[in-house]
Amino acid sequence: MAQRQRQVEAPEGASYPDLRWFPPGTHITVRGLKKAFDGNPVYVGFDIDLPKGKIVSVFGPNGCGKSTFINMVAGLMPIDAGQILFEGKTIAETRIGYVFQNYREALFPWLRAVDNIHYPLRLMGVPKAERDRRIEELVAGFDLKFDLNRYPYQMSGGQQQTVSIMRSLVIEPEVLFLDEPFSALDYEMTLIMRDQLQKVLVARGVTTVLVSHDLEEAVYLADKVLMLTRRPSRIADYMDVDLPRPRDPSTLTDPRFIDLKARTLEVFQNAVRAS
Ligand SMILES: Nc1ncnc2c1ncn2[C@@H]1O[C@H](COP(=O)(O)OP(=O)(O)OP(=O)(O)O)[C@@H](O)[C@H]1O
Repeated sequence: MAQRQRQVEAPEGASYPDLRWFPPGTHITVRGLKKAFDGNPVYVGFDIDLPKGKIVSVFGPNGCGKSTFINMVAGLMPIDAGQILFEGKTIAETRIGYVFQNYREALFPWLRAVDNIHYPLRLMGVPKAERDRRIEELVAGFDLKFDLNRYPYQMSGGQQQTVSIMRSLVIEPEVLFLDEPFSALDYEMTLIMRDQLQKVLVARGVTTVLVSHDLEEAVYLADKVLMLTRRPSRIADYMDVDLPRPRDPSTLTDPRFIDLKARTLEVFQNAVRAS
């Protein structure tokens, strides 16, 4: 059943907005978010709760502000007004990972894949034995069919993006942001990567915010799909995807999946027409 964002009520005695209190099961609380570029508003007081340990896909018309949204939540872009907290903590107190769309520029070309993955742990001062343990664990979670001793230029796009994802996960992020991570890959590779990503994220229970241009992908991966309107962006719908996991290629022909996709498409078309 499609579920609209509910109004959050602060407990008795709490001043609103009091984001030190957050609804049970919520990880990220966004209140009164405002952002404009050169006087053109993208967000004009946006509120949303993102659930803990779940995957939320962000979907909407071109230029509606999907990347702006995750960049602001990830702390990569300043906000004009509002508040974003992670179980009451600030972004600075939260361990996050970010996977960029453009994998070609994301990895250090002079480092082998394995050293790219070691890199953030080195920065954090994690001892070598612990770094090796974490990478081993990560490798076990991914079904790797390539050698991590290669340099990025020796790897396919899908392999490079897998390494980027591994590098973002090796720090054991509380929240992972992905901005159209598969859009530069061919369809076959996208299908493989989706399943890899789903497997690892579900096993690790990482709160994930994923921007996708692809409706099928948005629904396939998500526990919830956040549908945005045209600018200034509002919530067109915030839909639960209650399909069992793990999802696999047979999910794509499951009538419930097809129905959810159709409903999402309808919301999208209404959002586009309404503006
Ligand atoms: N740094 C910036 N300076 C000026 N305008 C910007 C900037 N970043 C984004 N915008 C504008 O804000 C709007 C939202 O951009 P954003 O990239 O967040 O949208 P999107 O939904 O991710 O787009 P797309 O579907 O094309 O990926 C667009 O009109 C864009 O041109």
